[in-house]
Parts: sequence; C-alpha cells; structure tokens
Amino acid sequence: MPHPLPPPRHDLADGHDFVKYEALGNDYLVIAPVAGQVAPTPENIRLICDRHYGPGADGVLYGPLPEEHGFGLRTFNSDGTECEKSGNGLRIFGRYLRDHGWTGEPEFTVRTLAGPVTVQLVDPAPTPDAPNAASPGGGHPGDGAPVRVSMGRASLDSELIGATGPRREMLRETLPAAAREWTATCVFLGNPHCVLPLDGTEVTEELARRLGPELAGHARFPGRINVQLMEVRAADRIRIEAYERGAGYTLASGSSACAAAVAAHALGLTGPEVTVEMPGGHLDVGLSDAGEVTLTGPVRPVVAGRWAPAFRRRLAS
Ligand SMILES: N[C@@H](CCC[C@H](N)C(=O)O)C(=O)O
Repeated sequence: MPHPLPPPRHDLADGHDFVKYEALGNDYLVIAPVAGQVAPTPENIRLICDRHYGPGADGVLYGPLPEEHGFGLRTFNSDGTECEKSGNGLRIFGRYLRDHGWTGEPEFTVRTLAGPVTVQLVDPAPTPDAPNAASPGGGHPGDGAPVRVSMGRASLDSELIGATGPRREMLRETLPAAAREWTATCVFLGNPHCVLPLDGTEVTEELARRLGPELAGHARFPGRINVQLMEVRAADRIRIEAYERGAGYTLASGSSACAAAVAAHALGLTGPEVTVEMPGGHLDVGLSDAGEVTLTGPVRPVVAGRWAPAFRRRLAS
C-alpha cells in the first residue's frame, strides 16, 4: 500500500518551492509534492520551464512521491508532456534526495513510469584538497560528484519503441526525412530513441535542430521519439547531438547517450564501455552481458527558490 503524501517538511524542502540542478547543461527543476505545492499540469509545467517567463528548464522532476520501497518520480518535458523516464533527470533526482535529506543511503530505488531503477551516488576520487572524498558519503553533495543510474535493459523491439509496421528489430531502419533517406537504429530504454550513425561532419547542432523535429514527429513513431545524430570516434568513444521529444535541442541527454551506446554496440562499432561526448560534456555508459545499461556522470545544483506570489497565482494548485 502506498504511503500518504509526505507532510510539508520544511527541513526537507528547505523552505524552497523548487530546486534547480543541471547535468551537463541538461537542466531540471525538482518540485517536491508537499502540501500546498503547485500541481504538475501541462500548463504549469510549460510556464515553469519557460526560459523567459518562468525559472526555465528542460523539464520538471515531480517527486518524491510515496512508494512502499524507494521514491516515486514523475518526469515532465518542457512542453508539458509526461515521459517515462530521463537518465539525467534520475541522476539529478538522486542527488536532490541526498542533498535535501530525504535519504542518507548511497543507493536507492526510484520508481518511474517505466518501472523501478537503481540510483547510486558514487563517491569522487580523493584529491589533495579533499583527501577523504572517497570515504562513504565523503563527496560534498554539491560538488558535481558522479551519480550513476541503472537504466534497465535496452531493446530494439519495434513494439516497445512504438513504431508502426510489422514487429521487427529496428536495426538499420530506413527513414525518409528532409528529402533524403536516413539509416537509423532505434532503441527502447523505457523511453524511445532513434539513433542515426553519421559522418562526423554531419553531427552538428544545426542538423539536429533541422532534422530533429521532423524525425521526432515522424509518422513511423506515433508516440514521438527522441533523436540522436551519432559519430563513432573509437571503439570506446562516440559523440552525439540530441533532439529530445518534448524538450527540443538539449546540451546533453542521459537516455540519449545510453541509446546511442546501445545502437553503436548493436551495429558492431563499439565495445560495451563507451564515453559519450555531447556539447555539455561527457557521460560514461556501460552495457552488461545481460543487456543492462548503466549511466554515470556529474550533477550540479544551480539554485533553489520560492515562487514569487504573483507567479504563484498564475500556477494552478
Ligand atoms: N533529458 C533526458 C530525456 C528526457 C525524456 C525525453 N525527452 C522523452 O520524452 O523521452 C535524459 O537525460 O534522458
């Protein structure tokens, strides 16, 4: 049986209405659903994520929601749509839970729309300035120390990806868009992804912004899809530009990084451990023999705030 909503614990919410974090420039606002908090309606999410009229973010993490084991989380894109999960969002949420006292554990379960995942706060390697950083819990919460998430098992199954047509493995799928045919490998990781291996000269922000909207809303994917342009640089290194369903062009995307690593490996281009470069920085992705995908990288707090009374009045409760 789920527990009732947590009471308004100002020692946990720290008197803040929201906390903003970024993971390689992929930014999320964490909103704890304590009593009196605003409701995560599509209109509220769009206004909150607006970079001119609101605090601005690529998305909203609404949690922790009551769960018998671990913490519940709802994830929203900046256009107000709810998505199954976000790799960077989960890493940010893990850091938030620890920073704000919801847990003291270094590893815990977060339940998403796509099922439970494990989040692990990885202690940073010791440095001369912080010789004890590797001791349990030794990393300063706000220092960008790595957070790892086990993203679950990846699949290329067209039914899970939500593609039209007969059931198939979506390896080297031909997709017409922008007056040309592209070869894509599509991956399901709880959320759907469409990876285009390309020559490095084509992996640009310009092409991601131009092609992304057309592929994200392609008739082959009625539920829409996240898009990645991918350059394979070495057996353990790839580079991507991502255009996210519901958020558009982003400086980094965790599930996109995982999907690209899975696609490159399925195509025989890379090994099971890869570093994924993105404009905002790099993430490490590991694939186990059983197909489990792990994602590791830094997370940093940005700002904690309260809704201005006039802004609060515009947000429905
Ligand atoms: N930034 C995210 C991906 C967010 C979800 C995506 N836009 C979707 O709709 O599936 C990440 O880091 O994974």
